[in-house]
Amino acid sequence: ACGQAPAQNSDTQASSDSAVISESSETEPSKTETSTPAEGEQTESADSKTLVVYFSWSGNTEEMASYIAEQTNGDLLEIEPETAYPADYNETGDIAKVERDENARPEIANLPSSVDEYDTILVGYPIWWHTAPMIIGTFLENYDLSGKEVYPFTQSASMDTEQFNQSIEFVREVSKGAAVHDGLFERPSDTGTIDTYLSENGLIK
Ligand SMILES: Cc1cc2nc3c(=O)[nH]c(=O)nc-3n(C[C@H](O)[C@H](O)[C@H](O)COP(=O)(O)O)c2cc1C
Repeated sequence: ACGQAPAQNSDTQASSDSAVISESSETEPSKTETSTPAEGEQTESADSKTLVVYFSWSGNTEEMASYIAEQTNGDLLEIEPETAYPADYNETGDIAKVERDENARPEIANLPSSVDEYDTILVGYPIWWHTAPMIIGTFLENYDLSGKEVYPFTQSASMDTEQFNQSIEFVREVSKGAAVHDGLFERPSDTGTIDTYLSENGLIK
């Protein structure tokens, strides 16, 4: 049952009124840091590796992802769209709305050939049009995620819980075989809550 545009469609959002981009930085060419695992140690089950993969248009999810990657000692990967979204908010809004309505899967420029080495995947995104950006579907659907633990994290302008829940449903639909855990919905600056979430889920290294 690969979805449909989300059931609840109050399309009054983004482009015009609300949906304020919170203050933070412009998208800067992002650092895709990769932490190097300690050499030697790669006994099959011993080291469970963590991937922190995210998409961010205006930098808020990026801030959260960087923090989470530090705390979890995870490898950090930014999803880069094949076709970059415009710098203009309304233009991006229009494109994103069509993508959501069509349940599109926008192409990714830097899709890893495999995520086999990771047991745990934290996936971060902003809420776009009441759900996750469709490019998150492109990433997650590209792999067989059997046996993997997926932890979504997100934030938005409104911090509306229904939109968050809808995004989690989307992540569940596109994560084939994975256990998708309850996600984290928090502002990037609230590191206390982020820490609590990570430690409650045994993700802090
Ligand atoms: C295309 C687009 C659609 C958005 N739709 C929503 C929305 O439905 N609900 C909401 O609360 N915020 C919405 N926002 C605001 C973003 O969720 C918010 O600015 C978020 O902090 C952006 O994260 P980022 O900096 O990682 O891109 C939207 C923003 C954009 C660009």
